[in-house]
Amino acid sequence: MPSLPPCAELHLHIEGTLEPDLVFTLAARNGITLPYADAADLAARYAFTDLQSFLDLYYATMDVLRTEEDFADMTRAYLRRAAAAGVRHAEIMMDPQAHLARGIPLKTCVDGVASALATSEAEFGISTLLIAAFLRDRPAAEALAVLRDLIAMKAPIVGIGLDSAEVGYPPSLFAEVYDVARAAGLRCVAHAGEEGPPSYVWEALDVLRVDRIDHGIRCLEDEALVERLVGERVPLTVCPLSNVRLRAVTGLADHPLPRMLERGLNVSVNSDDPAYFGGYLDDNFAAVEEVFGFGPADLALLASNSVRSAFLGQARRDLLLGEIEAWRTTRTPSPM
Ligand SMILES: Nc1ncnc2[nH]cnc12
Ligand SMILES: [Zn+2]
Repeated sequence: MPSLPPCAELHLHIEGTLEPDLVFTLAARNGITLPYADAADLAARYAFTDLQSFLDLYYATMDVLRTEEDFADMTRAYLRRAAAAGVRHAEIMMDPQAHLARGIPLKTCVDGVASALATSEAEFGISTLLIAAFLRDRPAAEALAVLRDLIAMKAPIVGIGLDSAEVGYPPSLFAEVYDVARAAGLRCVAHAGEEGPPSYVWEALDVLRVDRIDHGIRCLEDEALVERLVGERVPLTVCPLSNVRLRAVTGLADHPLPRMLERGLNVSVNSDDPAYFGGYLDDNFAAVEEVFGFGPADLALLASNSVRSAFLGQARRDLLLGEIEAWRTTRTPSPM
């Protein structure tokens, strides 16, 4: 039996699920010559020194995504792997501007991902929602124009996010984008406190008025911020293996996850860009289970935090919470 409880994955960039083998398959299909000898040669480049060193490769590699079918195949490959990991609900981010900048129409990337998501529950048992993330190192005016296009085309998105290079691009730059999204009935999340300071988490809360913070690990540097996050039960979608690979922490043993749980923060575990960071959701759970000695009650708490923090309807939420409780019960020795 997998050690992962039934779970929701809330912090996942679909372009970050592009495995080296699929990169080569798509390149061949689209007549693209890659600057790597083979998939192993590409995988050998996945040694990052910080967020930017990862982003450089991430944006370069996604150039193999050209057609709707490419986006659908990438998404289906993630869903198949996530189902094997035990994921029961996924809220998936995509980066439309990264594709528009390469001349790929908005409709191609949105329809491609959405077509795979449409059959996910029947095919893989995973309910899904789609989040359009904006690149904070590009102009806010561009994000606003793309948001208006997404709304006009009735793109099947539940919300918006904010990602890419963090330091130097505070959330407040995107205040108008978030106001427009909220007025259109969209949910709001933003990366903050991954490499950026606690002040970016404050801005995401106060200016963008987000429903969730992606990462947020640097919140522990600011006691007043911790109290605010705990008091409002703000979800923090933490990505342990990502933080290790991008050197946001020196090693998993130094990761703040146990301290965040001890402080009563509403944290979940997620994989971020699993093709690049050495693991899907089950790998992240296995790593924190081993390094922190987490037992079934800890793992079930992380899983139930994920489900309660999802933008899910009540019925599916209750079903998944019931599955988590059943999982916990079978793993917890009953008193004699
Ligand atoms: N971990 C991450 N942080 C910021 N932007 C990203 N885009 C994809 N993965 C990201
Ligand atoms: Zn992320």
